[in-house]
Amino acid sequence: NTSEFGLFGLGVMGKSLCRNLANNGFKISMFNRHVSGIEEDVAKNFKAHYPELSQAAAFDDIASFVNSLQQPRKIMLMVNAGKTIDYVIEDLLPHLSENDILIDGGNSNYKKTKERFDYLKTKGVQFIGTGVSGGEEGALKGPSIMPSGNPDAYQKVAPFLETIAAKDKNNLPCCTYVGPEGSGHFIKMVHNGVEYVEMQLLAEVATILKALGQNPDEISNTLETWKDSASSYLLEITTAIFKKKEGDDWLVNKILDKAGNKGTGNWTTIASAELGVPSTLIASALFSRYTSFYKEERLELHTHFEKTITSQLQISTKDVLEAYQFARIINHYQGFKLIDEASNKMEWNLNLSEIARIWTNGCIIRSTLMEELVDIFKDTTNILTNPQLIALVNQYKPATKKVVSQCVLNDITSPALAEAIQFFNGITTAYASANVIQAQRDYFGAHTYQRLDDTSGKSHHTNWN
Ligand SMILES: O=C(O)[C@H](O)[C@@H](O)[C@H](O)[C@H](O)COP(=O)(O)O
Repeated sequence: NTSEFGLFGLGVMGKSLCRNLANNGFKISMFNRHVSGIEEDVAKNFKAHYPELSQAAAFDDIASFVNSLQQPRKIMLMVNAGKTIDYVIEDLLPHLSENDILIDGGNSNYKKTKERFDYLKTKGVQFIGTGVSGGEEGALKGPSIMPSGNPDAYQKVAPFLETIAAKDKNNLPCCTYVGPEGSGHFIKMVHNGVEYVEMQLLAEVATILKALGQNPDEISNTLETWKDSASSYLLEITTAIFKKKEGDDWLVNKILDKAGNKGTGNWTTIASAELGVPSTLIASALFSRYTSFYKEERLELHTHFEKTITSQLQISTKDVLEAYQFARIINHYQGFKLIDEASNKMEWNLNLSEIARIWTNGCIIRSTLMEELVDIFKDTTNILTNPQLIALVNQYKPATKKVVSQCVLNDITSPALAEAIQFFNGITTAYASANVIQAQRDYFGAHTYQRLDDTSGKSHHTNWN
């Protein structure tokens, strides 16, 4: 047993992580199940395909895979989230020893991670649930890694995870011990929620630029000019996407407008509702994907309800940039608010600045805004109290209102941009309309209300009839 680290599951991410580990000089063992006619000799063929894997050991038998590892064994599971993890854990358990460490690097639900952590503890096995972000390329060249669980167990796997992780601007690993239980998977889930919104905002921006008469090349050129003030990985790939041609036509024009999802945006919205946190942009982005799925119904309803022919949108591309920037700040405000609230409610004591730091490189939502948030979170947990961002939000707000109202007037769908200004108006309103809700609840259900002129906080009830 000479291997230092084991990688279980050679899908897209698993393969990239193996090559990354090997490129960093680690002696690894790789395992992929054997399914006749479907998955045969996957590990062996993969090993043969890449020179950097010449020292790696390849297995499709669990016992020999486990026995090839130095103890305490460190095994990273890169299999589909869900029941598969539990089956794999049950397959591995008979071969594991006290203090061996299993790392779940998939997009698992944070509640399940806590259950597995507690279950494996009864078996003397350490469980680390970790978010891994960056896709196929990120996993190969350096992902952002978000591990949680037992801090001592983390110390044993840190040399591997921190070495293969992306590096921030100070050359520190974009990998840190996030906190207890499923906190690593929780922040990865929220990362994906923020990702959904960033993607939705860019899709809405492209729709507006199209309504301004720009073809995909011109949209790409416009986005290209934004990289100085709004640089991000998603802006970069969207700029490239609008350039991509297939024959004379642009590929993006050939893609069916039905957005898929694998569940993390859904979980983030559920967690927000459960924790009482208004992640309205994440919910909006998720529901925009769901709405897109009603393609047939949209085609039919489109025939019943004509759209206003966009004549002259009274906005400039600079207005669109400012509205995009405004909404991005609100998106990050909501994402980190959810993490902060979860940390308080579940006593995880999460470090928002450190989380922003490991998201400055390797992950899908890496951006210059994220780099600024690293310092901003050193002083506050609420980015809308930061003078620099307050100034930017006030600067961008007029253009945002103009863009959103012009979209409404011209029947251009921009739910995330609209939700950004609606939420902002709500969270910055000192005296909101919720007093009416309280009166209605007390009227029909005697649910009581508190009074502005009674600072005791006592509940009051009125016989409204
Ligand atoms: O951080 C990442 O590397 C990505 O977020 C990754 O986790 C995956 O691509 C998403 O899960 C896609 O999510 P949807 O399929 O829900 O869009």
